[in-house]
Amino acid sequence: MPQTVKGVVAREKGAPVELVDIVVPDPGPGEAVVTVEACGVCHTDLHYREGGISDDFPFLLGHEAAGTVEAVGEGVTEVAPGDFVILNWRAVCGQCRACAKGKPWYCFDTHNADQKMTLTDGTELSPALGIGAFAEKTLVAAGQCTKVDPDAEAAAVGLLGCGVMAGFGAAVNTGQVDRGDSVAVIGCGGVGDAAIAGARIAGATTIIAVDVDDRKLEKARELGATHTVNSAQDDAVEKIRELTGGFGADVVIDAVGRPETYEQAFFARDLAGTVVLVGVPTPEMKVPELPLIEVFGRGGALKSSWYGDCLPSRDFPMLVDLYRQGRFDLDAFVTERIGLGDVEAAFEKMHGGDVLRSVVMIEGEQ
Ligand SMILES: NC(=O)c1ccc[n+]([C@@H]2O[C@H](COP(=O)([O-])OP(=O)(O)OC[C@H]3O[C@@H](n4cnc5c(N)ncnc54)[C@H](O)[C@@H]3O)[C@@H](O)[C@H]2O)c1
Ligand SMILES: [Zn+2]
Ligand SMILES: [Zn+2]
Repeated sequence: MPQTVKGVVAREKGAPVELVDIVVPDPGPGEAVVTVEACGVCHTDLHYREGGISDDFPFLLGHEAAGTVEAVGEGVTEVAPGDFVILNWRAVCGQCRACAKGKPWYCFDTHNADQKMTLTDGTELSPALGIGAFAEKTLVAAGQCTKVDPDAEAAAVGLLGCGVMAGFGAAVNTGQVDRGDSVAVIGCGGVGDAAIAGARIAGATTIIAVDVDDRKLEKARELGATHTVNSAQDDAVEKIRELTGGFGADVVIDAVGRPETYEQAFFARDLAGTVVLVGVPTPEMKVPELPLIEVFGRGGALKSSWYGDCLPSRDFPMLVDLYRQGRFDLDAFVTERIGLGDVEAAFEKMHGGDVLRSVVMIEGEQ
């Protein structure tokens, strides 16, 4: 029987989100219905509501979530009812050119649930990033669920489903930060701070946090930054060079995604160093005019990182273990716990830089 539950919907571009009744179908073949326990509020949800990602309104928002599998459809082997899971953006196919090359995070044939969740009048909903978890229950492809330790705190580990994984993976998977490396991270929001934590866990000894907001720099220290630079006051490139013996950092991560931060990252890296772009630029932004001789002369690598080059089945349980062992302070990312009715207020706080993450705790009649 399809179930009617509460969900947070963006009906039209720029309009405040609404908490409404939505209809969640029974899981079909390859699908799972998940009872959501916690879901972080990410910048991308705000992008959706502003029409910056697609025009497929109405959207069911929310995509950094953990919960319990309630029911699975025919042929599902990945998870079973009762499993505690973290949701990821897309199930990979395992067969395409990228999957065959051992890089499934670039899979060409990812999928989400085939059936649609709807409003009570039958209007189909577009779930944010294929998830839609600001809701008491959601329908996903079973391959989007990764089973993890059920004792882990849902509010914290749900964050692994997007921003924290993206930042951690940008440092560890894409940037390949190594023991003794120097690392600079430009932009210390949820993504940048996770990159800082990743760099620390990978053994970097100099970790420079760069931001324009002192509150963010303070928080970055808690997560492992050894030095901070306020780039509204000081020249970030000069400071990073100064702090790395005049050379620049082995790995520089741009977690803002603007031409000026990319340029800083480019010039702040050491010879043979790596630049990782993880902040998402807008379509009209251009690469700054970087002298080609510098690209050649500095060697190294200019990379971008999508979802932290993660493989959820490998990375989510590993990160939950690090969290449970007290080696990765995921709780530090949770600024506040809120209800399903508070998402709009959380967007405002995010905009003002007041929170790292607000996390919606879902209590419904479960
Ligand atoms: N690549 C991916 O897979 C992926 C996944 C999730 C998010 N993202 C992107 O990562 C970026 C960061 O996301 P977030 O959730 O951490 O955002 P956020 O808003 O929480 O943090 C951004 C931080 O950058 C700082 N900042 C802004 N302009 C700056 C500048 N010129 N120089 C230095 N610091 C500056 C802000 O003060 C803030 O602390 C966004 O572009 C987001 O879309 C990418
Ligand atoms: Zn594939
Ligand atoms: Zn996100």
